[in-house]
Amino acid sequence: MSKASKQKRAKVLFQRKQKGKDGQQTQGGKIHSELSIARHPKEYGKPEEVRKKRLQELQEKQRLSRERELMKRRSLDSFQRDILERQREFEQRETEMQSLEKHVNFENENSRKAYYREFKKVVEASDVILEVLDARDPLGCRCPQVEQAVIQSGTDKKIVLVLNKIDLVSKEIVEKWIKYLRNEFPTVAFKASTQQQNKNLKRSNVPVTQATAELLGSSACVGAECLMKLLGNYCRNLDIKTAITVGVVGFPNVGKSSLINSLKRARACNVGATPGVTKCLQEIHLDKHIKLLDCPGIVMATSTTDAAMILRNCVKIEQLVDPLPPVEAILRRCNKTQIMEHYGVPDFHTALEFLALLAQRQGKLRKGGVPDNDKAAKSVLMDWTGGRISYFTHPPETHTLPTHISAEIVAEMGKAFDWEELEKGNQEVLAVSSCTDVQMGFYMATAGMTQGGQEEPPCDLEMEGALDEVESKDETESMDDDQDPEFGPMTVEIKAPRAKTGGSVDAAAPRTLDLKDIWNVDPLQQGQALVAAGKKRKKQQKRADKIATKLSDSLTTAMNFAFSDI
Ligand SMILES: Nc1nc2c(ncn2[C@@H]2O[C@H](COP(=O)(O)OP(=O)(O)OP(=O)(O)O)[C@@H](O)[C@H]2O)c(=O)[nH]1
Repeated sequence: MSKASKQKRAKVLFQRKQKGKDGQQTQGGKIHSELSIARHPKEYGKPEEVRKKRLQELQEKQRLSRERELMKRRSLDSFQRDILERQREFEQRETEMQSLEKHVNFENENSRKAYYREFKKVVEASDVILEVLDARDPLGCRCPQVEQAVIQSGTDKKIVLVLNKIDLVSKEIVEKWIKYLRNEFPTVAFKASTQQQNKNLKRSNVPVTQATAELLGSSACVGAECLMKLLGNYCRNLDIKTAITVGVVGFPNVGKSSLINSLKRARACNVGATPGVTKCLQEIHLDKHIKLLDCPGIVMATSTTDAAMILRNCVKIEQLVDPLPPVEAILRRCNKTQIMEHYGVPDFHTALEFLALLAQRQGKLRKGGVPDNDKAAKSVLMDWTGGRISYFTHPPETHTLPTHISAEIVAEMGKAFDWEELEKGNQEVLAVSSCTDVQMGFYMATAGMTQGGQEEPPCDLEMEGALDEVESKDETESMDDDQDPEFGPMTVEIKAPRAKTGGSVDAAAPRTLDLKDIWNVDPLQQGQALVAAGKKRKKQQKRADKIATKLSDSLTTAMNFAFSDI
């Protein structure tokens, strides 16, 4: 080996040695540093944070540059792809919504079955069944299946029809309906209390002949005396010593719970303007002789059209999939001029056109300013179910017994009741309801006269439907009257706007008198009126005080501000 190569080899060996030392040092250093990290994490936390931050910055930069690149490459094609993507997303959401609606229907079906089970329990447990009917459409909310179930369970059980909400129709119509319905079962005219408080619900004890219009148009219950007498007579006639059970059944929202509360004079059951408030059987002890059973509203009429069911307030408006058909049904029955005036819309030819105009007027618009017809339709339906569009049906001219009732059953059912007393009671109640109508002045068109005495054309279904003109003008757009044939002749009126009731939407709230008007009130009612007027004055005073405080506060702030500027 030459000297040069020896030197070279020694150099390489030396370098290797050095490297090995370095490696050991590094290794040792690493171990040491890892240990240090484990021992003092805070000491080494900072550089990690810096690294993390840098990494984030880098990622952000990359994202931005990617986006920039994408924007550069963006063309018509990508736009189109974008649109298609969004459309696909929209369709997916639509199908999800549809399945949700199906789910809602399924739930409805389930709750309907559950309600039916509750109803069966009520029928089994009751001696007397009060079938509550809405006076505006008694046949529409009558349930033959209910009556059949009661009849089949033995003639020991009696049915009494309660014509509730008589304050919402004229005396003549109530009279006609009572005359019609008593051919089948004893019928009681009733107006449930619509007060909101929990206790001391008003029940008019003042003889009807002495009651003022203010009292009669109030939220107090009328007809409870007559109903109580009827039940009392039933106990007496059958010589019942123990308590009787009275089941209260009927369509949703006809006022079953309100009736029970009125009899109990307390808010024993929940009441609401939407269907399905009562969900299960509820027992209320009226006194030691009478036990009442509240039952969820039952709808068994599967043959009725959706529109008819919606207009009878059996379906929750918020859950409606297609609110157009019931609105068409309303428009067919309404006076077009009244509708135009009430909603402040110009002339229209179809229900869709009306809804588009209404949506525009109410500012119910979708993206791009497209009128939201669905929302507008639902607002009209809320007016209907909330009683702002009032309606009533007319009883058939002649009476024929329904197939499920025979003359023997009618005779048997009526035996236990005192018909004369019932007749007298109904007459008293009707005297009240006639005054209510005069005070409300709503059914001018039915009577054919305005309040001012001017002749007005009758507002009947066949004569003045808002869409009648449409039908004659445009056959393709015409709406078939047979769509909801279950509604008999019906009169529809738009109510004049009035002060908020604060209670039920249906209720006719009395105007609170001013203190100076107390002298004009019947002496019997002066005490009550005085209390109400006092309350009203206090409220006004409070409001005035509030406004004054607000004004002085804002003035002080303004002045402070002005002075600080000087
Ligand atoms: N104007 C008026 N409104 C009434 C009368 N009776 C009940 N109402 C109103 O009608 C609506 C429904 O009353 P509810 O007592 O909840 O009816 P329901 O039959 O128990 O309803 P469900 O629990 O859904 O079956 C409420 O807004 C009541 O204030 C009445 O005689 N006149």
